[in-house]
Amino acid sequence: MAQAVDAELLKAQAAAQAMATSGYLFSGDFATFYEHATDLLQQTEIGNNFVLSDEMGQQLVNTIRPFPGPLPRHGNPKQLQQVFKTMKPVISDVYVGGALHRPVVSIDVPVFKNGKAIYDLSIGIFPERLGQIPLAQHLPPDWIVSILDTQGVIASRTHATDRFVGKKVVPLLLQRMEVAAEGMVETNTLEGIPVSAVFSRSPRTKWTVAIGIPTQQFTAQLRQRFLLLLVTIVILITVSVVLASILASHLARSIRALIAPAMALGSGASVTVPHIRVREVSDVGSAIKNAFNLLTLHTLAANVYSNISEGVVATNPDGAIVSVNPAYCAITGYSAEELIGANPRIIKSNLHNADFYRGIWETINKHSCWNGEIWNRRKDGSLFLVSETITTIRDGNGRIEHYVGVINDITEAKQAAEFIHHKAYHDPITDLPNRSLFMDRLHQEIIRARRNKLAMALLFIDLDHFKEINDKFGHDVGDDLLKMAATRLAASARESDTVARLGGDEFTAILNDINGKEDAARVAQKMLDEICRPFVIGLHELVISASIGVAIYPTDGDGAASLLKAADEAMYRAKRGGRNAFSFAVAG
Ligand SMILES: Nc1nc2c(ncn2[C@@H]2O[C@H](COP(=O)(O)OP(=O)(O)OP(=O)(O)O)[C@@H](O)[C@H]2O)c(=O)[nH]1
Repeated sequence: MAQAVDAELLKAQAAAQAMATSGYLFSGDFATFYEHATDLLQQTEIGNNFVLSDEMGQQLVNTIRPFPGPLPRHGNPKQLQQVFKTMKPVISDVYVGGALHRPVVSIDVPVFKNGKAIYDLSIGIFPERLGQIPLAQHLPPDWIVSILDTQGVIASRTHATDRFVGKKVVPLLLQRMEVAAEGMVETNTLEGIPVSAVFSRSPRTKWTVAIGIPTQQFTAQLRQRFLLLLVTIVILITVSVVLASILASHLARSIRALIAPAMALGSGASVTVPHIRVREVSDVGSAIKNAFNLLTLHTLAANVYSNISEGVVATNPDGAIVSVNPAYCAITGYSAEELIGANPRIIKSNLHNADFYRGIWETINKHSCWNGEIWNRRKDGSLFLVSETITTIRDGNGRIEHYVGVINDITEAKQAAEFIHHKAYHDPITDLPNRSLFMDRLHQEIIRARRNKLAMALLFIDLDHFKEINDKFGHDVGDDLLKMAATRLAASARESDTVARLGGDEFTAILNDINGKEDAARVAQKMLDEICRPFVIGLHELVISASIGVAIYPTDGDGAASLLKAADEAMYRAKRGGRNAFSFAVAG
C-alpha cells in the first residue's frame, strides 16, 4: 500500500513538472495557464489545485480561486524556499493551505526560465484523495488505515478522518517508526482502541502507511483460525489413517493375487496374471507375465535346438566350440564332450584348399554371413557333404560374441541328384554318354576348337551286321556285346575325348585337339582293331566288325549338325565299301 501512496504522489509530481514547462508561464499569460491547469485537474483528477507562487511566496495563480483575484501567500514558505534552493521537486508534509485553511499535501516543483527558477508551481492534494487508496484494498471494515507524512502526521485516515487528519500518530508508533522502516507495535489508536499496528515506510517518499488491526478481533480471529487448523489437521490425519489402511489391504490383496502366478512361473506351469489395479503391483504382474513369455520362448528355442535335424555349432570369437546340438553330434559322429572346446577344424575333410576357407572367412567378415557347401569328415573317417550357413552374433556394441554354424547333411541328397543326373545323360546299357550329352559335348567342343583355332574329329561308328548277333544269340548277348564294345571304343580314345552311344549299334567319338586327319585315322583304326578282337560272352566267342565315318572340324563342317551328317555319310561309304573300315568325309 505504501507503493500506492508513492504512486499517487509521484503521479502528481509528474503532472506538476509537465505543467511547469507551459509556455504561458514564460510569456506571463497567467489567464490561459489558469484555464489549462483547471482543465487538466478536471480531466485527470491527479490533484485538487495548482498554485503558482513567485520567489517571495506571493501566490500568482490558484486554480481553487477565481482568476484574476486577490490571493494569499504560499501556505508552506519553508517548502517554497527549499524548491528555490534545491531547484528540485519537494513533497510537503501535511500543512494547512494558505487559501482554503484546511490540511493539504502539496508537491512543489520549480519553473525554470533560461536555467533559473522563476516560480514555484505547486499541486495540492487533499487528504481524502489519499484516503481512496486504502478503500481500494477492500480490507476488513474495522481495520484503521492511516497514511502518514514524513513527520508522522496523519494525511489520511479511514476512520474519524475529520478528527485526526493533520494530527500526529500515537507516540508508541511514532517511536517505532523512527527506528524501523517497517514493523508491528501493540498500541492504542488515537481514539483509544487497542490495536496491533503494522506499518511500512516508502524508501522513496518516506511516507508511511500504518494499519491498526483491533487486538480483540485479531486474537479472536487467531483463536478461531487455530481451532479450524486443528480440526482440519485432525480430519486430515483421520482420513490419512483410513486411506492408508484401505490402501494397505488393497495392496495386500493385489500382492496375494501374484503369489499363484509367481509359483506357477517357478514350477514351469502356465502363468495367468489377473487384472490388478495398483500400478506398482500390476507392474510386478506384468514382469511375471513377461518372464513367463520369455521362459516359454526359451523352452521352445531349447526344444527346437535339441530336435531339429540341422546340426548347430556355436563358437566363441576365438573359434573354440562352446555349444553343439544333438544333430551336430549325430552328423559328425563326435560327442558333445569331444566337441566342446575343440575347433570346428576337427571335421575338416582336406578336400578343399586353403583358398576355399579363406574365401569363407572373407565373406563372413564382410557380410557377417556365409552360405555354401563343404565336404567334411566324420569321426569314423567317412566324408559327408553339408550345406552350411555361418553367421556372426554380435553384442549391443557390435562386437562379435559368437559364430554360429548350421549344417545340413546333404551327402545322400547330392548323391541321389548326381545319380539322377547321370542317368539322364548316360546310356543305361553301356554307361556311355547318351545322345543328349553327346550333342552337348559336341557343341562345347566346336566352340572351344573355334576359339582356340584347333582341329577336332567326329567319328561315327556302326557295328556291322549286329542284327545277326541278336538274332542268333539273343538280345541279352547283344546287350553284353554292346557293353564290351563300348568299353573297347572308350579305351581306344583319350580320357579327354568323348565316346558316346547314340542308340542301337551306333556310337560316336569326339576327338578334340587333333593335329590332323592322321590322328583321327589312327584312333579309327585302333577302334576297328579293338572291335575285331573276339568277344567272349558266356560260352560264345563272337567276332564282329565296325564301319567308321570320320569328319574333321572345320574342314568337313563348322557346326554340330553338318559335322554329324558328314561323319554319318562317311560311315555309310565305309559300309558300302565292304565294312570293317573307316572312311573320311568328302570335303563339301
Ligand atoms: N541287343 C540289342 N540290340 C539292339 C539294341 N538297340 C538296337 N538293337 C538292334 O541292333 C540292330 C541294328 O541293326 P542295323 O544297324 O540296322 O543293321 P546291322 O545288322 O547292324 O547291319 P548293318 O548296319 O548294315 O551292318 C537291330 O537289330 C536292332 O534291333 C539294344 O539296345 N540291344
